Amino acid sequence: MIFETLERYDYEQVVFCQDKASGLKAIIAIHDSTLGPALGGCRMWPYNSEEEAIEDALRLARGMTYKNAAAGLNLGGAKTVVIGDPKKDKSEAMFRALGRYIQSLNGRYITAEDVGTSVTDMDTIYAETDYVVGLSESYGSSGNPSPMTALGVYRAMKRTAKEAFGDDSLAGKTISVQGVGNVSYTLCKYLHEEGAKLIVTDIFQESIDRAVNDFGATAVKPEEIYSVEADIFAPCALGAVLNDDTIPQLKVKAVCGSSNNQLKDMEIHAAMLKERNIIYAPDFVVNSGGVINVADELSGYNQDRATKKVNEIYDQMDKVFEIAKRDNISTALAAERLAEERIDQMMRVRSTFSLNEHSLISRR
Ligand SMILES: NC(=O)C1=CN([C@@H]2O[C@H](COP(=O)(O)OP(=O)(O)OC[C@H]3O[C@@H](n4cnc5c(N)ncnc54)[C@H](O)[C@@H]3O)[C@@H](O)[C@H]2O)C=CC1
Ligand SMILES: O=C(O)CCC(=O)C(=O)O
Repeated sequence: MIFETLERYDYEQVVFCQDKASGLKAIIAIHDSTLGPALGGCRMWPYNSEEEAIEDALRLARGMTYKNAAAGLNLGGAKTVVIGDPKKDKSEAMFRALGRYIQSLNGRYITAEDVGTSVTDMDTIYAETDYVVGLSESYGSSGNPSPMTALGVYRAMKRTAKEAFGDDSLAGKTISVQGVGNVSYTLCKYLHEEGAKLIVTDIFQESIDRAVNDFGATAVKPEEIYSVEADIFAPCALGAVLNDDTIPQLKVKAVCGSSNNQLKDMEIHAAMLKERNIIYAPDFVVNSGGVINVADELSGYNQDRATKKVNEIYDQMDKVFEIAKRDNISTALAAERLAEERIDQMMRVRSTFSLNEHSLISRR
């Protein structure tokens, strides 16, 4: 069964890593390395079954191919999942063992943090491999990616506002924000500074209170966020929040937020939004600031250069809207097409023989 899936979606390699001493059980899925070494975070999660873990690794790895390609990075797509509870199963030995497996791939895969892992875990992995980014700032690295992800979401939102309202100013606009966590607290700060009005929700009262106190936000209950009247809805908490139940409730002109996999079913729910004339800013373009930032470490991290690239998410959004109009398709499909067209073009460029492949990893 597994080869059937790998063939259907064109996966290159799946590595199962097992280390009895440390309890490591991990899957590294490399989807596509046409553009360069495959980069994607390492997720740790208490999966209910091995099948669920494999499925998640494959789905997330493919998503990284699209995210990295659409972001203009010379990187392929991959992801690692570690089976276990990040609150109680982590150990130095486990991440060192994983680091050795990553090193054995000799640069085909570069890891980074993701849900359930931290900058500290990346530092531990670094003891065994060069192929890890998102280390502590003390290593001259980029540290926590969330502020850059927030900047990217803000830039994408401005471009989305231009599409929806003819002007990219967010001053006076009302933005409804689902989840006030690492990414969206900084996003709310940018929006507040520009003069936007905020309606927020979270499952933790302290997070809501912080946004109310710091940005004068209006708070609503979690289930109310879909039906509030606003200009733009920013999902910044969970996946699959754009679905049969929520889309009919929306009273907004556009959706633009940081969450991964916002559309429950990519084609069906992108089409539903289009039908309702709600502009959807594709999640993997919008939230690529984090990966753009960590990937910059591969050239020796430079914050100004990384910030410039994250600001360019505005221009990547330009291309998405252009392709959507050119091909009369949803913006979600247009973002995939943007990624596919770039991979295709680079494949042609690389058909020319070159004796010494330029190395992407120059920092060490
Ligand atoms: N941190 C990063 O650099 C990146 C994050 N993302 C995605 O952006 C989203 C947010 O990420 P972070 O801010 O890092 O996570 P976070 O965990 O710091 O923030 C999420 C917030 O959503 C709240 N929340 C959870 N369930 C909720 C619900 N049902 N209703 C309302 N609020 C709820 C949580 O209490 C939390 O405050 C995630 O989907 C993540 O995968 C994507 C790319 C990069
Ligand atoms: O942002 C990171 O730290 C890693 C990139 C990644 O895995 C993602 O964007 O989902």
